[in-house]
Amino acid sequence: MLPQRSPSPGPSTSHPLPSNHFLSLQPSFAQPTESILSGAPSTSSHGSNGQAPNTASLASADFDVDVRTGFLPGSKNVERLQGRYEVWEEALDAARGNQPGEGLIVHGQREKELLWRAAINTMPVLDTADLLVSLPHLRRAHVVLTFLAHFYVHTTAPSSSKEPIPIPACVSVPLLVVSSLLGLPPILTYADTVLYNFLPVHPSIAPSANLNPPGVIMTTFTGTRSEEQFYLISALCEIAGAEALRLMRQSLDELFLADEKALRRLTIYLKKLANQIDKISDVTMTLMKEVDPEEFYHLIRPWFKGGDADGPASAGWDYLGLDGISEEGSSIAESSSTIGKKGKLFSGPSAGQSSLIHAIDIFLTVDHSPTEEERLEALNAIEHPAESRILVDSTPISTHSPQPQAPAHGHGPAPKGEATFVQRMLQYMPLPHRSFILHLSTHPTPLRPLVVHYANSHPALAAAYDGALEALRRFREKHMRVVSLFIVQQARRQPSERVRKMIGLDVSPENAEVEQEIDINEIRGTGGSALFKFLKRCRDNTTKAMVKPNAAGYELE
Ligand code: HEM
Repeated sequence: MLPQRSPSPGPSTSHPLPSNHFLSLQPSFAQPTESILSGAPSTSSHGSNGQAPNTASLASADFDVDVRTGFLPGSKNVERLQGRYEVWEEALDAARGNQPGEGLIVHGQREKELLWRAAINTMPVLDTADLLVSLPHLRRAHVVLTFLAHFYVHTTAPSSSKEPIPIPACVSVPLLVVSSLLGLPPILTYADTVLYNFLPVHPSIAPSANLNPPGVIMTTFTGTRSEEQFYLISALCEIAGAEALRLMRQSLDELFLADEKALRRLTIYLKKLANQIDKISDVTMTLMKEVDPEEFYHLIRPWFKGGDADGPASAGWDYLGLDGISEEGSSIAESSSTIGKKGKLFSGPSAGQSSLIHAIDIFLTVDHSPTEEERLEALNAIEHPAESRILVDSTPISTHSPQPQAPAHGHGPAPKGEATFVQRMLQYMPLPHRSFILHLSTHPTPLRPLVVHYANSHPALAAAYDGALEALRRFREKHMRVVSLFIVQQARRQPSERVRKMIGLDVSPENAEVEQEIDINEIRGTGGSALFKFLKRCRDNTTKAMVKPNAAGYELE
């Protein structure tokens, strides 16, 4: 709905804030989580009609969003667990080895992997009570245990059986408990590889964008510079995002007032936001020179695979000891498609789980709700799971399927059990960030309707808004180039001799030089998406939100 306020020239501070203004109210994170169970945010619905108590500032401690670091923790991450948990850290050290090439390898069945697995199988199931000493300790425990779970799963002997892959109780039980406390699924997430996995350049001082950015990555699978840089560059994108979040918060303040001065300031903030999004794009593009694409695709990425890696027919992962733990801990391991089944279908980590771009999308009112075609495809997938190529129903944590949403841009409500990529990725974000995104998506004064309303009388505002969307589209186009280099081009080639050695394949294949024919529509992301269709659609949705959409963007080859 359009805000029915006309611009007034008076000073913006002359009106006291109404009692339901979000700057006047307490944050809502501690309130009942109905909004989470109601499922996904629609970036266009903003269904509150101004009635919902719209609560905190966008940089709220309650949402674990820091003014200096955005979605990165504002306090130092724990480097290593001590005391009785040292045994987990030692198991991780042993899995990684002292230098690149010395650690375990995916599908490895050498003595090294067998001994390591045997040692894990004798580890005790530790009580997690002492981790409650601080949030950073719990986070470190999630990092360590999820890395251990992935090391264990991906060194399991290949088998033709369709049985779920077991995770031993010594890893799975504490992991389930810690996951439920953090509101994360019991699998490696972007939070583990990036948010909780960095130290700033000066570790004794709090991180910040300009003075003390992320400088060191603590945990990797391979010990390679490529893997460290992959996580570090994502952390640098996040810290650049802190300024974007600040601008969004200031803009929302102006949106509420919407007088002449406010519209002028909003125009300035949107221009600055465009610059900041461009900065995030620039940081993203440093991946092209800092990360070796071959190492990324053949050596690093296979460790990320989750329980759903083979699509809806995947056997999944079996979290041993699940029956013996509290209801709260066990519900975290359920997805709507796996209740009562042994094999749990969680997706591996993806930068698509970062809250930053989702927040910008919602703020700019980019609508990613499913099209009619996708809705039908999803329904078909539910009826014929074996034939389905697109994963539609692996929403973890909440055992409730997303509720149908208000129609968005003319699309009808989503069928039961269907979840878009964005909705699914929400479930892989730490709970406070998920709450933040949901909070933002129900903001009573969304940006786009106001910009459209004033488009003729205030063309500079509309141009600034479109400029911010253009910057976001540029980000997506550059990101598609990254995906093209790091995934498509690598999928077409055999790994070089050097990388073959690193992944434990000594013999040169006969057809090493021959490029393979790959249907790019068949390639999936680690988040389970049908890659290119999905990325193009995200890009096109960005263009569609513009008041004056212009030319189509970059096309993938
Ligand atoms: C080597 C580097 C990267 C690769 C190979 C890569 C790959 C992918 C893939 C395959 C997807 C599809 C979703 C899925 O996982 O199934 C995706 C989505 C996404 N990635 Fe990346 N990514 C990379 C770096 C980044 C970075 C640095 C960011 C910055 C924040 C980022 C942000 C996103 C976002 C926001 C999505 C959701 C789609 C969208 O909103 O357009 N990615 N990425």
